[in-house]
Amino acid sequence: MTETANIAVVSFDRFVHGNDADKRAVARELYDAFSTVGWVYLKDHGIPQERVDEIFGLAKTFFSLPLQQKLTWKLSDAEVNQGYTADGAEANGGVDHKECYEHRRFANPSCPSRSDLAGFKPTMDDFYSQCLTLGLNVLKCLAIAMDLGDDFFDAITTKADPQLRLIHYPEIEKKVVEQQGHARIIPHTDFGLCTLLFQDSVGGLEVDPFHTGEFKAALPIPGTVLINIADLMQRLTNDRCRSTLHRVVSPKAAGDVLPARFSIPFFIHPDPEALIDPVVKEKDETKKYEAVNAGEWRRWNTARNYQLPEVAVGTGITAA
Ligand SMILES: O=C(O)CCC(=O)C(=O)O
Ligand SMILES: [Fe+2]
Repeated sequence: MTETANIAVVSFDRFVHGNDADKRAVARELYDAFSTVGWVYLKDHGIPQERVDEIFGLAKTFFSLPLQQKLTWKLSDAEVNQGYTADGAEANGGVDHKECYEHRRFANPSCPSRSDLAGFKPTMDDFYSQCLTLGLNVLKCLAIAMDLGDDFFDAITTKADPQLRLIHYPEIEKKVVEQQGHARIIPHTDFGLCTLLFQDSVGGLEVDPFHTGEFKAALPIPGTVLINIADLMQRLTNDRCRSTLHRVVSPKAAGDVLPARFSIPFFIHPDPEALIDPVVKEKDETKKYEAVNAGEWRRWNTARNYQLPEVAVGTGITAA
């Protein structure tokens, strides 16, 4: 039996409704989690469960459309990074068994129209803004906890265009997903600032906080959203906050077939022109990373994940 990861459950209520001291206390709890395991379960986060359930329902409806129709919304440009990705098309050193749809803030050229799927776009847009508000508040917590000035992240997120992703891991035989090099999603770190992650009740998400190969289960906890630090935040905080490996594998359930699983990550990225330069706070502290341009970083990592042509061009950035 896979051990359960030691991830704190933090209530966000005191941040949203509390006074300055309450806000500081929540910020501290988040920082403690982000600087150790790199993950936290947030409850009382302000996005109603009915809304989250509605988005899971929408994902189910979208992915049950015929493949040929879903391919009319195919994601094909790393710069736009929006639309549908079929099972097997996103891989980075292994084989994932999943299909995805990405939704963005400003432009969604590859999105089902009202006649394709009534209510899809407005509901996704609305959920997107709720996730953005929550995500920016989480960034504010980090700014507070690290004494960067409460508005530190505001300056680099004025045009932030995160990626709201719907993921469907189809029902699959365990022996397929348990082959060497295969997973529902292979071990990786996320590459933006941080990620909000809603998961259904199926399970299978595992994290490896110390990159020792000892993956531990991040079990679904109803009513919470998981938040994890991603590579750009690790760079920006000069390794104070930790971007940790995670994957989705077979949950230890009985039977030969894994049930379908759905999850909804929201990947937060800074403005494309932002320069992400490590913050040093101690007298003799040295920067562990070179400054990188956030837009180039995102394009390069996206192209690499999808093996799109942009990767051939390269940017000189090496992966964290
Ligand atoms: O499905 C999950 O629980 C994790 C998804 C994930 O890690 C990702 O899309 O980067
Ligand atoms: Fe991830």
